[in-house]
Amino acid sequence: MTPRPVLPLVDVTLLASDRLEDRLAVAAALDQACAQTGFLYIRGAQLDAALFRRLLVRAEAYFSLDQATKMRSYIGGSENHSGYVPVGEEQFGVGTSDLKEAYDVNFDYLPATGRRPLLGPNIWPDMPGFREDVQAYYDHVTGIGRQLFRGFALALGLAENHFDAYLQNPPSQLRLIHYPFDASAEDRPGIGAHTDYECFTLLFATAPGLQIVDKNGDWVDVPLIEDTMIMNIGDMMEILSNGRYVATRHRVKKVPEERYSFALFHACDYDYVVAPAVRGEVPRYAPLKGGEHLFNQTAQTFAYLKRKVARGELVLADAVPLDSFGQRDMARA
Ligand SMILES: O=C(O)CCC(=O)C(=O)O
Ligand SMILES: [Fe+2]
Repeated sequence: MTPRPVLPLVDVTLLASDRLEDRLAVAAALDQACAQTGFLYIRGAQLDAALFRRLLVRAEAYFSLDQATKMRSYIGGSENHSGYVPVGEEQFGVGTSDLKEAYDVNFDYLPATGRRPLLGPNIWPDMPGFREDVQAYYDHVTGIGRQLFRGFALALGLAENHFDAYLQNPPSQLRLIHYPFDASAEDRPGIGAHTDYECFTLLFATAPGLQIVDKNGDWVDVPLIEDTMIMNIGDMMEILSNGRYVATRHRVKKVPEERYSFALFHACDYDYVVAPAVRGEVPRYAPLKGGEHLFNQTAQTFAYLKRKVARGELVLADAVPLDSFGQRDMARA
């Protein structure tokens, strides 16, 4: 029997070490794993399991509300693309919508100046405790993200603080996703095949279901490992690394049991221009404006934004097709 493909596992505890050589060792492990698969598990003393548990309780309570109540926080009514995403709102591919609902939380940007399409105040449901626990999780995981950005800087041969200046108000998004189980539902994907748009994603899920495309173009299951998060490379890190790390295509099929997943997509500041950062290499990617890329790709998959584009209320600048990154000639499903 062929052994099940297992993704690399990197312990990131020592990213918080005072000793540079410890941090360099984690960076080297991160580099190897990202160059190899673009998908890996991370574990570390930084991960606070209590925050995961609290988030799950809040998500379960929220998604069990009736539809009309959930729709009071509809994402289409927000200023910064935050709020409730009903089943069918998001579509990857023509004519297919995902069998999932979500609550999207963005960077909660309150100042009146400096707003951008994804940078503004969050909307929150009227549910005591939800905002506090979700924000605590967001702060916790974006904090781990900051350490990882430093790890990536070392891995790419840059100054360790290279990304710090571009992480002032990044529109990093946390998605609470609920995949309902419905045995009688048609066999449609929980989430269609895609790459993530940002630098990297940290994901925590309650059940298996995630699949990735391997180097041969085959879909393989990503099993869950206790006390780890799943991490993957997104479009922007593919560019930054000049293709050394590739944004791996992934999907969730129709789920065999109810499933929750929490994905935190780590971006740099909206106006940060993402370009290959590795010194001494000929750039293989054109630069793009990070926030604009994020918004453009979002506007190609969310129904409320597609309607705005169709009505001419929204004009996208320099949008690239959704499948511009990741393995180019592999199976699409
Ligand atoms: O639910 C999952 O495991 C994956 C979610 C995902 O890929 C996404 O939200 O981009
Ligand atoms: Fe994804």
